[in-house]
Amino acid sequence: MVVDNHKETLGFQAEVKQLLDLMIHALYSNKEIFLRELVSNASDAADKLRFEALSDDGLYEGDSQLKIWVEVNQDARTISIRDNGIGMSREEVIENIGTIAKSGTRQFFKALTGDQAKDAQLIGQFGVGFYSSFIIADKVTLTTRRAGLTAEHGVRWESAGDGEYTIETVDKAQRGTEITLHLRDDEDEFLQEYRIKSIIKKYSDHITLPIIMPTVSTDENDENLKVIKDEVVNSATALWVRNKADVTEEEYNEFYKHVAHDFEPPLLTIHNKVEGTMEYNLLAFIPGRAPFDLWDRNTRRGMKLYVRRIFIMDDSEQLLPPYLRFVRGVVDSSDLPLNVSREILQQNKQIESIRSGTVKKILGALENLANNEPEKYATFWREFGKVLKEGIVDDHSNREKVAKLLRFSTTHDDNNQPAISLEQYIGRMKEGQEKIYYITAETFAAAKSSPHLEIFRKKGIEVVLLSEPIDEWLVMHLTEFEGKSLQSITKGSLDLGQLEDQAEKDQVEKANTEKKPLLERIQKVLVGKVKEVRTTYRLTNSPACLVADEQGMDASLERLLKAAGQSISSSKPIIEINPTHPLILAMEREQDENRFGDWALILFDQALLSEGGQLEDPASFISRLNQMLIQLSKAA
Ligand SMILES: Nc1ncnc2c1ncn2[C@@H]1O[C@H](COP(=O)(O)OP(=O)(O)OP(=O)(O)O)[C@@H](O)[C@H]1O
Repeated sequence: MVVDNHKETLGFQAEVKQLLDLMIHALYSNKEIFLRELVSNASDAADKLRFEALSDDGLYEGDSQLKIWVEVNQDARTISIRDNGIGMSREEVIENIGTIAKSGTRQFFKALTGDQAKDAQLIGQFGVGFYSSFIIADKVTLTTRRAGLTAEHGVRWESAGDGEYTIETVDKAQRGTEITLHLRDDEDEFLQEYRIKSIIKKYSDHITLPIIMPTVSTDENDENLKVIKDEVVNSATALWVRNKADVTEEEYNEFYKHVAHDFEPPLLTIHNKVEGTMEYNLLAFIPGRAPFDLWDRNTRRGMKLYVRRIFIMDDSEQLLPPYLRFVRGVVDSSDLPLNVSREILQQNKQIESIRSGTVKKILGALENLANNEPEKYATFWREFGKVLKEGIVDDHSNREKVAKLLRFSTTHDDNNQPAISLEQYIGRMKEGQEKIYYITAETFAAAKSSPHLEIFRKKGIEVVLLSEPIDEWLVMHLTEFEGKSLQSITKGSLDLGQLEDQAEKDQVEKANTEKKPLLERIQKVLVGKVKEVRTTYRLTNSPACLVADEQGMDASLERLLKAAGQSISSSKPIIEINPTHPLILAMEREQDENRFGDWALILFDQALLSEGGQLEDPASFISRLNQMLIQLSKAA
């Protein structure tokens, strides 16, 4: 008997209240999903119990037949969803039901627009879970007991969804959770058993536990006698072991929504039965949208691991590398032992082979998608492209495969939406072109307008425009593709290989000799700022640009590392000048060395600005420039 039931009234976390209000309105047109959400939670609770029971059999309390029961009570106008899964302790109820402890909560609330249709989609993506009960219920009672605790440690939680809830300790003989929804006045449709059954069939048929509803029928011998029989409403077979041809798209979609906690159907479904040295079933999905916490490498919810249809664990890190963390689904192995633990998995040869097979299947499926459904692939790339790029850095053995999947912006169409593959780039290479040229910058605009591109544009040579932070790492690891090396156009002297025009080259040689005095004058002013001053033919419109030396680091990488707090010694750039530019010609004529000094400093600062760099002393740059403008206007 419970002596002190310790009943208390607590307030919802502010976000919960806000989410509840929004959800009830936004999801009203799709209210039947409450059942899917509650059944899904019950199934997860059973999975959790199975996992914990692997190391502590006693948690089953002699009852390892895990089930879900759904009951309708016409008189009381309630629906109850009951499971004999893991249950919750008092602390867990407070933590899980009264608060939102999800990563991405802040971004979610920021993303809300007030537009009902748009917000409904966002709410769905964020996950409504348990709270969806309040769409149709004006009071919800949750009674639960955690497996392993004694009967007097049951907990009853109750709320009208109005900002507060009560919680008290009660006796509960059966472990697990029961949720009772007290229906709102106009929700009688959910008191019809056939309606509830059809909702379960529609959304939860794939749940591997039996979902049971007590059904009233007449006794075979006495037609006046009513008997209540338990009926299993769902097919309760594991979808992933079924034959591909027998599974409908709706079934896949509903299963996906369950494993991924998503509202929208997946972008791509990958279903394979792998036979050979290792036997396993793989059912993987690529979501249609990036989750809010995609960037958080720690909150992964990727693949579930099953062994012979028994759930073993969630977020199995060993099954997928981090760069595929957006993939959701199930791997069911026939060979792993049932008592496999996270520790065992860490150095298990079999799991390594499953992992490499799974990665290959996913990359292969993405390649097919890219070839056969480019529009869908564009959506994939928009949502997950940045994460996939990590694969170039992380996954040496699949680098070539991942490289094929990359999409870039290039000077071919100057489009900010990356859509060009390296294969396409190579297919368009100019005769005699040996390298894949690229430029990295902090923003797309800076990359697109860089003076370094001038000669390439003039000659019609395509250049890949890279402007995401990960790109700096990408090009460090992806040094070649299909035998063509990748070459930064902001590093070293311009080397166009066979595309070079000998006459142009000779001109530069000549200019370097002819302009020697000018170069020396500039060098004198810029001493300490640049490593070298030389002429170039890579510029057509700009007077000067900065380049890193051959062994040096691209300026944009240097800035990125500094921003990340790394202490790296700055390498001095080389300034290259365009000997035919009117500004350079005017400088050459300048007799006043002070004024010449100002010209040279402005030239340097301009070149730095045009590649997205920051001036050390912007005020001096402006004052020099203004000085110059005043003189020019006086002269005019
Ligand atoms: N039947 C249940 N048995 C045990 N724990 C449960 C049950 N239902 C909910 N919970 C706990 O409450 C938490 C919150 O549930 P809720 O449905 O709000 O979100 P979720 O399932 O974590 O995610 P989502 O919102 O994406 O469905 C769950 O993570 C789980 O820990």
